[in-house]
Amino acid sequence: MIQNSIEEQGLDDMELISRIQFDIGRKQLCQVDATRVAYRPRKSTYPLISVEEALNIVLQDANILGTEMVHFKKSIGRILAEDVFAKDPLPPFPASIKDGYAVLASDGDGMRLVAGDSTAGDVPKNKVMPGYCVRINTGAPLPSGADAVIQVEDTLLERGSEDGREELEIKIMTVPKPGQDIRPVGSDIAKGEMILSKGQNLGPAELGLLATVGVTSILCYQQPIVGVMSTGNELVEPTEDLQEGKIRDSNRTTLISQIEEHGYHVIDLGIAKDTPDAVLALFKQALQSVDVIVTSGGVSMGEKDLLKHVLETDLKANIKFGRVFMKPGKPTAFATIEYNNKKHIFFGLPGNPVSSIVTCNLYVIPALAKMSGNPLHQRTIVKAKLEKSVYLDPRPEYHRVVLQWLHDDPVPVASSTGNQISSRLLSMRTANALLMLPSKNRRAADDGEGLSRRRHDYRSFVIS
Ligand SMILES: Nc1nc2c(c(=O)[nH]1)N[C@H]1C(S)=C(S)[C@@H](COP(=O)(O)OP(=O)(O)OC[C@H]3O[C@@H](n4cnc5c(N)ncnc54)[C@H](O)[C@@H]3O)O[C@H]1N2
Ligand code: MOO
Repeated sequence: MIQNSIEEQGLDDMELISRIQFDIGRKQLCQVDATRVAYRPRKSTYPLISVEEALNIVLQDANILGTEMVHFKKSIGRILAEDVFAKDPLPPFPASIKDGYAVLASDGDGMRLVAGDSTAGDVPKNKVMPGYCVRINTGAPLPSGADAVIQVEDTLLERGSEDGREELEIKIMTVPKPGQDIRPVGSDIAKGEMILSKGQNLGPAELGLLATVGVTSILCYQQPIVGVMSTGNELVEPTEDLQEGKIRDSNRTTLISQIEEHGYHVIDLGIAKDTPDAVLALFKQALQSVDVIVTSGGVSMGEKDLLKHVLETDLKANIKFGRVFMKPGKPTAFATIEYNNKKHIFFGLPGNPVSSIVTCNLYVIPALAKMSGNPLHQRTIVKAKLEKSVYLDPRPEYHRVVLQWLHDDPVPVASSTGNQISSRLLSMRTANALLMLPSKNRRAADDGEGLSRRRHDYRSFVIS
C-alpha cells in the first residue's frame, strides 16, 4: 500500500531521498530522517563503477599533507621530503679491510720487523718504514708510510717475545700489491654525495645511512591521521558477552591493525549507533582530529544505512562514488569533506568483515601511502596459477588465496582459502594475496581460453 502511495505521488528515487533527507521541524541534530522506512529508495542512485575507476578517483583526492622535521630514530617507514648529503666521507681515513699487517708493497714478500699496532678507534703512532710492518685490525686507520695490508693468514710468525705478548718479526708469504685490502677515504660514501633522495621510503638501512652521515633530523612528509569507526546497533565490544541479536565488532580491530601495520597513526572512534544523530556526532568529533575517516557498515541499501545521507546532508560532503563493480565490496563509498577549512577524505567500507578488509587493502592503504608522499603507492601485482579451478562470479572477484612459490617455478601457485562469502572472516585467515578474478560475463574470447580452467594464469596482488 505504501508503495502504491509513493507511485501515485509520482516520486522518483532522487526525490524520495530528498524528502527523507530534508524533513524539517524535527527535534534532531541531524537533518536526515531515517524513520520513514517506506520512502527509502528501492534502487541505489550510485552508478556501479570499475575498481580501476574507483582507485583513480581515490588517488586523485589523496593529496600530500605537508612536511615536518622528524628525528631520524623515529623516521622508520616515513617518506623523505628532501635530499640528504654526506657532510663527511666514509671511511674518513684509509682503513684496513683485513686483520693483518700494514706494509710497504715495494718491500715485496719475505721478512718484516713488527713496529707496534693500529687498532680500530685509535690513531696509529708508528710510521711504516722499509723492512717494517704494523699489526692492524679490520677497520683501523692505515699507518702513514704503508700502502698495502697483508691478511694474517698469509704470514708466519718468525719471532715473538718470550712472554708471547708481542710479535717481533713475521714472514710475508705473498707479494703485496699497492692498495691491497685498503678502503680509501670516501670509497663507501664520498664527501658531499647524495645518500638519500626526496621520496625515499625510510627503512632500517636508510636510518643507518642517516646515522652514518650524522644527519639526525630530517624533513619528512606528514602522515595522515586516520579515524576508524564501526557502525551498527548490533555491535558490541569484543570483551562483551553476546546478548540476543548482537555480534562482536571485529572490523574495528582488523581495520585498525591493518592500517597500523602499514605504519599509520590511527584513532579508534568506537561504534556509532544506527541513528543519524549518533553518526553525525561521531563524524563531527572525528573531523576535529583526523585527516581520514574509515567506517565500516551502513553503506548499502538498508533503512539504517545512513552514512552517505548524513555526510551529504549535514556535512556537505562530496560523495565521489557509492558503488563499485567488485566482489566483495560492492557498496564501498568514497567522499571528500571540507570541514573547518580543511579537506578530509572518507572511506565508507562495507560492513561484511571480508568486504571491509579487502576494500581497505585496495583503496585505503594506497591512498594513505600517497598522502604520506610515497611515490610507490600502488599494490604489488604478480601473475599466479590456480591450484584448482574456481567458479567465476558476475562481479570481478578478489578471491583470498595463499600464494606459494614451489620448487624453481617463478610463477606462484594460488590456493583458495575456501568459502568466499564476505561474512566469513575465516577466508582471510592465512591469506597472503588477493587473486584478481575476472567477471564471469567477460567473453571467453578476451582471454583465448576457458576462464575457469585449472592452472590458468591470474593476476594476484600481495597483501602482506
Ligand atoms: N538490498 C541490498 N542489500 C545489500 C546489498 C545490495 O546491493 N542491496 N549489498 C550487500 C553487500 S554486497 C554488502 S557488502 C553489504 C554491506 O552492507 P553495509 O555496508 O551497509 O553493512 P551493514 O549492513 O551494516 O552490515 C553488513 C554485515 O556486516 C556485519 N558487520 C557490520 N559491521 C561489523 C563489524 N564492525 N564487525 C563485524 N561485523 C560487522 C553486519 O552485522 C552485517 O551482517 O550489504 C549487502 N546488502
Ligand atoms: O560486496 Mo559485498 O562486499 O559482496 O559482500
